[in-house]
Amino acid sequence: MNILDTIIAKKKIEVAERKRNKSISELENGRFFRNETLSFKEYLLREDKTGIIAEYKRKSPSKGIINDRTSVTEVTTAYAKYGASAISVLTDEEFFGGSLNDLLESTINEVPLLRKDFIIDEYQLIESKSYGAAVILLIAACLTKDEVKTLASLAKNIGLNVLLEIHNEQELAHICNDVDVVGVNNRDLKSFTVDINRSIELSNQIPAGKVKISESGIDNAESIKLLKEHGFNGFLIGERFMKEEDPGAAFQYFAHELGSVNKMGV
Ligand SMILES: O=P(O)(O)OC[C@@H](O)[C@@H](O)c1c[nH]c2ccccc12
Repeated sequence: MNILDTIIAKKKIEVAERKRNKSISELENGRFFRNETLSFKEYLLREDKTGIIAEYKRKSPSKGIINDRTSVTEVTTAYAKYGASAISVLTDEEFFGGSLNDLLESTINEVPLLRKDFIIDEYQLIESKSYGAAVILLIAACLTKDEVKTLASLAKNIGLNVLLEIHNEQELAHICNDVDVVGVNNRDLKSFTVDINRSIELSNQIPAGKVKISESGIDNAESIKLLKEHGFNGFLIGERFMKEEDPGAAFQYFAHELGSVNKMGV
């Protein structure tokens, strides 16, 4: 069993337990369930933002503990303040040290919130909306084409934006109408190898009309410049900021550097 199989096996048990603890109607009465959602696409394309989807991630199966000493509110507030186009919050507890409470605490920010988890069940969509997410992630590597279609359609019905993550050519077939944004994960979730060229290789094969983002292993402004040249509008970055003592300050510095690199190109 690879790590992705292990996570999914565990997730099935977790979702069954959550269903027992909180009913769908309780979730539908949640604070954010009927709120209007910010448009992920629109925020990614905004000129006054950096294009960065800044991630709050305490630990991961590939890196172990990255940073478990920060406040989610402080870090995400700095991300939003210094130009993040969106904020990604890991909510998986066991493997990434996150929680739905982290998502709730991030809702003070006026940017789309991505609930980063392993979604396998409709229940998790309702939960995401109820806890303030604007965007949910569907990972092609752990869902069939039909599952992506069904989950994406249900997500859109309750006003969520859909990000579909792919990693290879075969997974391009999972892209469907209800997917708003396609993300290429540069990290292989089964082996943990990271290669930014993954994004570049797949970029032309993603249907026109879908906003493209590149995910994982991005740690410098030059890579972002290169990815932009290949048509990417968003850049999902976690570890580069979280590994620093003050991830918010690291983001601020990075955004500043990105501004200089962009100007040099003109
Ligand atoms: O920390 P990095 O290398 O900058 O990567 C961030 C993000 O792309 C990564 O956390 C991620 C991408 N897809 C995922 C799916 C599940 C969990 C985590 C992820």
